[in-house]
Order: sequence, then structure tokens, then C-alpha cells
Amino acid sequence: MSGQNENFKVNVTSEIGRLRKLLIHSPDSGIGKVVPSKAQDWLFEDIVHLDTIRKDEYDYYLKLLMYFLDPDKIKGKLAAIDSEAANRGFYKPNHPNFHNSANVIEVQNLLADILKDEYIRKKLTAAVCAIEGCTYKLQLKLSSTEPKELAEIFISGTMADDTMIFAPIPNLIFTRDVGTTINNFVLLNKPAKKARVRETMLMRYIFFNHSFFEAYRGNVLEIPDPTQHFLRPGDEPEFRTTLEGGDVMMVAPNHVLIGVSERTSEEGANEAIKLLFENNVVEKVTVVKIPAKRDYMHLDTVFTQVKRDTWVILHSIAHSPVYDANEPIHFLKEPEKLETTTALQFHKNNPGQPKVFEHVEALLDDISRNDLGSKTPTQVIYSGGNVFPYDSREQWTDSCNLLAIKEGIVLGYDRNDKTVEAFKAKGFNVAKVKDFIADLESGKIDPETVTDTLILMPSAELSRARGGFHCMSLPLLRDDLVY
Ligand SMILES: NC(=[NH2+])NCCC[C@H](N)C(=O)O
Repeated sequence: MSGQNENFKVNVTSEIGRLRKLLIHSPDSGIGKVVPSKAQDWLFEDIVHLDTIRKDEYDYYLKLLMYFLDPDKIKGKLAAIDSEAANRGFYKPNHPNFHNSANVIEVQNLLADILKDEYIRKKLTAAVCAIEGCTYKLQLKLSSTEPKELAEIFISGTMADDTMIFAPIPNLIFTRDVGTTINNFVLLNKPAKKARVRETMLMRYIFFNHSFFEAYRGNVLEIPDPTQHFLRPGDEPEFRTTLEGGDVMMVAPNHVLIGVSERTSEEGANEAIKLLFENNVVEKVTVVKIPAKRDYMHLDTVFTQVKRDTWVILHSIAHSPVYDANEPIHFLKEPEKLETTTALQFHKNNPGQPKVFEHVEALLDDISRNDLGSKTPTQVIYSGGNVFPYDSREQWTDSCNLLAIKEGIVLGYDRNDKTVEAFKAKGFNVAKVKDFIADLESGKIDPETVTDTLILMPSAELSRARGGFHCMSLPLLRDDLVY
């Protein structure tokens, strides 16, 4: 894939413009190595069945992306691609028949590309071995391993003979979290969780060394730690700057949202805002503070955008506290226990005087109407139709974490029944991905003309990894919205 850097463009100005290029990572064998005792440390809620997550779930995601982003590789060829004789070669990064799309880009292959350079291979091997505590002998062995094999080892933690040498990084399927494209800049993450450290390092090497990103090297932003962090006593994470991509949303060309959450610290948001303003990347950054808890780990777990005038959100995050401000409980509970969510908007020219939004829904309405020029009333679809307990059950299985492949065409899990009903009530078509793909292949559906559809993706295994399709995508290029 190296050498294809002419015309390689990085530019994302919204959450919903037609998707043209993205980074993904298909479930690798490391996911099949998650053991119950480590599942929580590795940020999975359960162990998953590798074969099912690939063949019956993720492969459909890949196919769908191909029809929209690289149709020549799939249209008219589906039967052959999925034949038994093909043995899923199209889906396996190291297989000779791998799709090798330059639009639906597999991280593992970018990693293999940069590892062809001996200097980079040695440096990155030393870095991986340092964080994983490998022996020097193993480091030497890895340095002379063939690039494609080495890329697989770095990701899965497993040698070709199936020996595990360090932990896998099973969360790499959630490419969203490793960085965010903001206009033609990339803001790299600074992970809060140890389980996500190696992924970030691999991505850092890719963005700074792969020929695809050559023209953008000066536009890769990294978040430093402030001096207070190094000088603090003990091991407390105080002052640590953390920021994960799921907390960063590129909602309009001049406007980014940053969630302060379980994963992104106030300090992380602070450094990110300074970087974005100093580099003239955007004019406005709105910080949305959400309760720091596992269920809401990132901002994109509580809302995502569907169309310029439509959002899907968890009601308790959308609005001010459910308690009546006149009830005694309002005064008795700590503000964070009331699940309040605040939104503070900082402007480049006047960062000292942030604008306060009463609640998140007011912010989303402002984005739709004022940033995106929507002339229609802003529509909000609530997780689980805003009916307890379906609202929180379905949020937990990513009802609010949708990926728009173009405005109004969104991918979500097939298990969130009440949310699906809420989409239907707002006039959306709902299609099972298998049927949708059959219609794309037969030509009954045309990616250019299809409108307002929630595509339901199989989710039994994927949802145990605790993320949806928004998390499983790192958009690099989207068409600008036409106003
Ligand atoms: N953008 C997201 N919401 N990503 C979800 C990440 C899920 C992953 N298991 C984690 O806990 O880190």
C-alpha cells in the first residue's frame, strides 16, 4: 500500500458528511485470547467467540463499507468473495486476496507497511518491548521478523506458532479512540486506560511514518502532560492529561466537542483546546462534562448525530437533572450524583468567557441550526424511546453510538428494539444488513440515492466488547456538507 500517497486526503468537517476514507481494524486473534479473569482489565465485559464476531458480524460491516467507499472491489463479486473456496481471504489482512482498499483502510496493513523500513522496525520493536517488558533476546528476534508477521504480533501479542508473548490489544477494533480527524489535522489520543497504551503508540508511529500521511505530518497534534503531573506525589492520576477519541466529535467545520468523562480528564480537554486554538484548527470547542462512569465511558456512548437536524441521545444526558429543583434531594446530593451534564463553549477569540448551555439538547439544537444551517426543527431520538429501563439497557448496548456513512444512513446494533421503534416513529427505514447488502449487490439500492435508513448490524458478540460502529471507525475523509 505504500507509495499511494498522491491524492491521499485527510479532511473531516462533520460527523455526517458522506464518508470516503476511514481506518478500521478487523477483530484479530488477540480478541480470541481474552480470558475471563482479564476481561475487565482489558475493557471487555465478557469473552467473545472469535469466529462468530468475524464471520457473522464484523464481515458485514466491512462489506457495507466497501459498497459505499470502494464499490469496485465488491460490487458484482460478492458471491466469489464469500464462497467457501475463497476462505475469507478478502477479509484477512495477511492473505494474498485481502481487499487492500485505500479507502477502507486496515490499520494492521499500515503497520506492516511502516515496518518494512529497518530503522522504524528497530525503533518500534524497542518501544513495544520497553512497554511490554520483553527480554532483549526477544527484542532482537522481533526486530528481524518479517513486517506483515510482526504487525500481527504487535497487535495480537501472539507469535506465528501461537505462543503469547504479551497481552493482546483487543480494543484496537475501536479505532475511533486512537485519534480524531479535525479538518485536516489529527488529534492523537492519550489513553486513560493501560490496556490501550500500545494501540496508541502503534498509531503514533503510523501517523508519523506512513507515506499516506506524509503531507499531514505537521498536522498531527499530540497532548503533553503538564509539569504538575510529574511533580505530584505518589501515583495519583491527578493533573494527568488523558483524552480518548470517543470523547472528541467533529460536529462542524469550526466546532469540536470534547467530552470530559471517565476517560478524558479536565486537564486533557484543557491541553486539547489550547492545541486546537494555537494551531487555528477550529474556532469553537464545547466541553461536555458527563458523569464519569463505565456505562458512559465516552461522549459518543451517550449521543451521536444522524442528520444535520437529527441526533440520538440518552435522555438523562440530554436534559437537566430528572429531580425537580424544588425537591430537597436536589440540595442533598452532590452535583455529580445528580447526573448533571454541563456544556461550556470556548471561543478562540475569547477563551476566558465560555458560553454555558443549559443542557446538552440545547447545545445540539444550536449546532444543527447555527453551525450546520438546518432550517427544520431539530429532532431528537431517545435511547429506548425514553422508557425506563429500556433507555439505559439499550444505551449500554450502544443505541446511541451510531456511525453515519452519509447523512441519514446510520449503522447500529440489531438488539436495541425500542430505539429502533423510535427511529421508525421519526420516519426512518430500518433494514437488516443482510437484506441491505443483497439489495446493494442486486442494484435495488443505490448508495448515492438511498436516504434515511437505520441499518441493523448483528451484535451478539460485538456488543460484549462495549462499543458500537461509531467507535469502530476513524473517519479520515468525509465530503463537506452542502449548506
Ligand atoms: N468510542 C467508544 N465509545 N469506544 C468504546 C471503547 C470500548 C472499549 N472496550 C473500552 O472500554 O475502551
